[in-house]
Amino acid sequence: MTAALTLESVSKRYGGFDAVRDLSFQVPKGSICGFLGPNGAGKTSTLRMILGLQEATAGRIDILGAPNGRSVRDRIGFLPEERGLYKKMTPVEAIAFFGALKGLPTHEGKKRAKLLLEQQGLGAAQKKKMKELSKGMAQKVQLIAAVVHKPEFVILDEPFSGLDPMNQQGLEEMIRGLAADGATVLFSTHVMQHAERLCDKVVLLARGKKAFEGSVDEAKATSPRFLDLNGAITPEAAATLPGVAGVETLSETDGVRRLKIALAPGAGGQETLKAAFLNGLDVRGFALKEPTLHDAFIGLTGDHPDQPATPSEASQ
Ligand SMILES: Nc1ncnc2c1ncn2[C@@H]1O[C@H](COP(=O)(O)OP(=O)(O)OP(=O)(O)O)[C@@H](O)[C@H]1O
Repeated sequence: MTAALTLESVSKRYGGFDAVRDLSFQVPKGSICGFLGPNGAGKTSTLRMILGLQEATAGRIDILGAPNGRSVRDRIGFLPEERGLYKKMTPVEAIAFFGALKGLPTHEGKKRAKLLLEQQGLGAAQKKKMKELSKGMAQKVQLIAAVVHKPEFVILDEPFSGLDPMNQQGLEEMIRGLAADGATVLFSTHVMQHAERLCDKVVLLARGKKAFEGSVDEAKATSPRFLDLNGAITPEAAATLPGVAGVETLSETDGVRRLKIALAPGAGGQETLKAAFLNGLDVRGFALKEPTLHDAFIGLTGDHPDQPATPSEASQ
């Protein structure tokens, strides 16, 4: 594996507050890597250190062979969390302007902008001003502006935030397209579903510390499978079955319960079900559920990805 990005024991301290602590991970060349964590976990701080927009307090970074993104800025595309393109420009002008900042001749920038806008279904928006575009359209234009110079490495900070499901899907396709063209993509998000669909690799961050690095499947494998069981069964009876790690009652009506049964690591659920039937338990329905990346995140970090950690918790 050739790494396009390596972090070794990187930390960021703001005054007395440790926002990023001893963080190490690698992003393989040509992969799509998700950098996941709730708001306040330290994602933006890390991305800004990688880009060279702020200094690391400690540690080593290697991006495309450089100690930060500054000296290789023309080979990197960046979509910041705070967005906004010049409101009076047309999308073509805005995209070409950003391309020119990365060394792309303006006439070539405009040519590529028109092509990319057409490809993204924004052909009709070409003549409008940026301020006249919907948020979803403007965000797509901003992503195009970040990649018009065909960067080798693309860094996107919360690219899905504020987009409706339709535009989120379009953005996922754009990200897949960038990787298919050979770029390495690192994007931050607190929404696990995007990462689950897109990523070759994920890095989970909680309160400034890495909680996991690996593939989506490897992350999910750290979490138990669930058995969704329906019937006139008490949680106590369910807890005595083999392979059961925990039981939660989801609902109860007239003694008929829906139980969420967490299986022990390595348990497949078949043993549990077999024993339930052999013991004569009143099973009326069941479903085996694989853990999601969201389940894995909670299991690995104790944090909820949709809820920000408070700074006091984060500094512990
Ligand atoms: N310049 C700064 N000075 C002091 N504290 C900061 C500064 N920048 C960030 N922080 C704090 O560092 C922590 C991590 O922030 P960061 O923005 O890196 O997290 P994040 O995971 O990107 O979250 P978000 O998506 O909300 O930006 C937060 O508690 C934040 O308040």
